[in-house]
Amino acid sequence: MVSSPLPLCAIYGGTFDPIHYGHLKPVEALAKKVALHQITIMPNNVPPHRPQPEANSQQRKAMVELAIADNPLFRLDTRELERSTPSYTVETLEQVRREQGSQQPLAFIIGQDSLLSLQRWHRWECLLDLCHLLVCQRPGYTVSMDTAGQQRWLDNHSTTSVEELHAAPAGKIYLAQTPLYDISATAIRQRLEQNLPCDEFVPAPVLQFIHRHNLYR
Ligand SMILES: Nc1ncnc2c1ncn2[C@@H]1O[C@H](COP(=O)(O)OP(=O)(O)OP(=O)(O)O)[C@@H](O)[C@H]1O
Ligand SMILES: O=C(O)c1ccc[n+]([C@@H]2O[C@H](COP(=O)([O-])O)[C@@H](O)[C@H]2O)c1
Repeated sequence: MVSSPLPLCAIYGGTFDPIHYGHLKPVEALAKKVALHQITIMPNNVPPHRPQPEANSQQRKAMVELAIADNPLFRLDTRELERSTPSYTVETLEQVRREQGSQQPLAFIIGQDSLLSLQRWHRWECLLDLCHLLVCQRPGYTVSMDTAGQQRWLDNHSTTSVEELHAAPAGKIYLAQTPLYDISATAIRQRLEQNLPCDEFVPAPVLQFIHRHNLYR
């Protein structure tokens, strides 16, 4: 049992075009593993390193709301959707820190694919001053970094201790053993375009929304 005066909360950023079980299931397992108090899902508006999403921001927000409606572990934060500038994570975390103060233990959740490209993020060196990184496994992505320098950075900041995540406000990287879901939003969009079923990949209310709004056709 982990007890700390301030609970460990996490932000889960993404494009969520659309949100799927590959987003939800691994982080539910992660929350149990590291005793997360709450996960804040934060859809971006202008993803920094990829084309604009197909669904607009209101539609992606609505799909997240439907996906998390029955699960109090999750809440939605729309601050990035309300910004028209690129959704740089470091700027979002700086804003959150201004609100929450410097002592609140705070984590940002990413998949393994995002960890591998993290050193191309805007002001990536500042991220661990602001948060811990919790990394979920993702099929097809290795757990080793591309270069020796990147691997050193990862090794220097890695922890396997849940207590350390709760004891410090930021600064650690935790590679979590989470269940593997071989799902991507890209594959789901392609399946929908081809009229293939997606029931096993997307929560039913989200799928109903997609069909009702004729998305990804
Ligand atoms: N199947 C999955 N397993 C683990 N992590 C995932 C999975 N799908 C997405 N993620 C993580 O969720 C976050 C948001 O991802 P994103 O919204 O871009 O989904 P995606 O399925 O990768 O989308 P796309 O196929 O459009 O690139 C990222 O950190 C990503 O690594
Ligand atoms: O800050 C950056 O430069 C940056 C670059 C790439 C991705 N991100 C964030 O990482 C999260 C996952 O991104 P994506 O593209 O996989 O949906 C999402 O919150 C993005 O805004 C952030």
